[in-house]
Amino acid sequence: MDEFALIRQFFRQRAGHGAGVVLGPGDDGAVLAPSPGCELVMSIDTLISGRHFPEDLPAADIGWRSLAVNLSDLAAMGATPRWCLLSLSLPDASADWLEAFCDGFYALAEQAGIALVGGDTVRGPLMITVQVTGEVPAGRALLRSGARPGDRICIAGVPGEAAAGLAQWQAGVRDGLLSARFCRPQPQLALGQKLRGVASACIDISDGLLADLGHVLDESGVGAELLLTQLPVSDALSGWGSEEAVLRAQLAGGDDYLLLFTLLPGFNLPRDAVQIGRIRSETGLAVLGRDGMPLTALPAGWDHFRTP
Ligand SMILES: Nc1ncnc2c1ncn2[C@@H]1O[C@H](COP(=O)(O)OP(=O)(O)OP(=O)(O)O)[C@@H](O)[C@H]1O
Ligand SMILES: Cc1ncc(C[n+]2csc(CCOP(=O)(O)O)c2C)c(N)n1
Ligand SMILES: [Mg+2]
Repeated sequence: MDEFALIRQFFRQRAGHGAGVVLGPGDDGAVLAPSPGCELVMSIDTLISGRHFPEDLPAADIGWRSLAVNLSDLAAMGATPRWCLLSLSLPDASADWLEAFCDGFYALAEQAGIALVGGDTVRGPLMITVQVTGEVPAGRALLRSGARPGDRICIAGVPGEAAAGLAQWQAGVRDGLLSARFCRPQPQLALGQKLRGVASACIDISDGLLADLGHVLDESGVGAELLLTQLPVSDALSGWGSEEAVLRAQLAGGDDYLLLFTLLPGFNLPRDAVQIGRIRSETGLAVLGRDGMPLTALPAGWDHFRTP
């Protein structure tokens, strides 16, 4: 299949429809009509085979994941997904691989109501970049910088399950809840939109709970106290590894794509959310163990350029 047949078959016929799409794939650029009274939220993420997902991950999961991690950034901003661009670097033009990739990608795109409006396709090592655009009512985006002393720190979901799922995958266990958490992250879009005007700050967990909470604290100029006893855990996660491995996955595993947010005073916790700590004015992050004493060594999150 040549480059233009590939684009026609997989990306022109199936893409491009949706609200505000004046012109989709096929020209030098897409033409889009933003909704009146809204601001645009844009984000981009690259996924590299072997670095962001195992080389033997099925193409349908790669398609889902590439969009999911991007939608999660829109969720963290409280945005409604609208349009996306897809840049694909492929080692070869396998119709079977592309069919499966598109199944995963378009399944989530339909679920989230986002239209693919353009992209780029080149030959090279397997690498996928997705750029997403969403909308928020003007001035209502959720930021990392709004956390204030006394705010409750909350999460809805079990951090660590995705990292445990990846470890299981790499050990050859490829079914079950943990593996699904890694292969098919569910961006918390509805929660993000519900948090507008309710959360003082929000971020999605990609690098690890502590690392991403650290970004909120830095941007807000505050500190925090986390209570280990309040951290959500599931039977699947606690049955997966030693207590130490589970704790490391919960605090620093990454790949969770769960929203971590701080609640404004006076608001109830959203359904399914739990409080795991509190913002304080004293800078730094204290993680209190079962005995109420701060842990002395905290695991670091994902860093592409950390030197060992
Ligand atoms: N090359 C770059 N040029 C401009 N801005 C960048 C660049 N790389 C990162 N940034 C910005 O730095 C901030 C943090 O980027 P990062 O990729 O760590 O995002 P994240 O949401 O924390 O994590 P994830 O990529 O997993 O979603 C974002 O606002 C991003 O737009
Ligand atoms: C094969 C494989 N090995 C390790 C990991 C873990 N990992 C890679 S990048 C990243 C942070 C988010 O990426 P970014 O900051 O680029 O958005 C994490 C937690 C993985 N997902 N797949
Ligand atoms: Mg993010």
